[in-house]
Amino acid sequence: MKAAIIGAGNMGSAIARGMAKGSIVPATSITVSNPSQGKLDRLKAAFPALQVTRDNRAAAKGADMVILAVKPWLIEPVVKELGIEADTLVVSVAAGISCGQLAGYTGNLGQPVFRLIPNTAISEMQSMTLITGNNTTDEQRKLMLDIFCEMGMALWLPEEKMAAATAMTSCGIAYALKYIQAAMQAGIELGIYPKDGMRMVAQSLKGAAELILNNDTHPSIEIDKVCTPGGITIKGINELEHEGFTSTVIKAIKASK
Ligand SMILES: NC(=O)C1=CN([C@@H]2O[C@H](COP(=O)(O)OP(=O)(O)OC[C@H]3O[C@@H](n4cnc5c(N)ncnc54)[C@H](OP(=O)(O)O)[C@@H]3O)[C@@H](O)[C@H]2O)C=CC1
Ligand SMILES: O=C(O)[C@@H]1CCC=N1
Repeated sequence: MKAAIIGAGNMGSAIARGMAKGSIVPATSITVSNPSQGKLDRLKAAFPALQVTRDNRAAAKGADMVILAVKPWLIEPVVKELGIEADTLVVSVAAGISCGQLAGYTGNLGQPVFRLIPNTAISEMQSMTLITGNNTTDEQRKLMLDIFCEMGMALWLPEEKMAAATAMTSCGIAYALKYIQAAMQAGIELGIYPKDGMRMVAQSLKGAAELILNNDTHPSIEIDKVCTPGGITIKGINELEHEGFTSTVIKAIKASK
């Protein structure tokens, strides 16, 4: 299995690093292409077995799988430039580009295409990756899930659910970070040094996620366990509700869809 990754930005380089660490595609079989050399040099320094080039066509030549990690408006010209073969798996991480559009850009509506949405925690092998596709076989779908399960959690979704799920996961990681930033600001006012506060809040968020992921539970049950009647947590929870926290999160996710 040979893979080409076109674009070595946030997503492309994180996927390259994750795949190189993984067990399914050997690093020597991955070629990464990017216009500016600096990002390629950094990748090569971290993973010397990766192949790098500034020539997209050279990267894609002979690849079984081409992963497109450029901005959405560059997907069409980049795909057209590549001259992709009919049996190559075309994988796009571009938000908002449909499987139909992707196949259309290759000039072959029967092209096997995957549309994939990771989040930035893919660099830590902790992504929530959403996957959908068209014209793909069971074997190809399993391959894609196996590759991305090594970089966190991966879930197959019907295409019509992709936009909503993207808002919750890929945009959602930024909302979670926004909470960390806000809590740090409160901590600073209360005399906690920013770096200490950042670790405290990040670990608390990680703990909340572990509680949910490792147990058959629900946020309401876990919140109940924290809120002592007449205690201090419920005062903060009620303040969040008075200020419209739940409503604001709902609006934010709907705005990002
Ligand atoms: N950031 C995120 O959290 C997520 C992003 N996505 C999707 O991932 C895609 C990439 O986003 P992101 O990684 O954040 O963006 P970046 O800007 O970080 O990366 C894009 C990369 O593409 C390179 N590039 C530009 N033109 C070309 C070209 N013609 N051929 C090859 N490479 C090219 C850029 O090169 P250089 O700048 O070096 O010249 C850059 O390294 C987008 O489509 C986005 O929707 C999906 C999920 C999450
Ligand atoms: O903001 C964006 O458009 C990209 C896609 C999902 C996350 N970041």
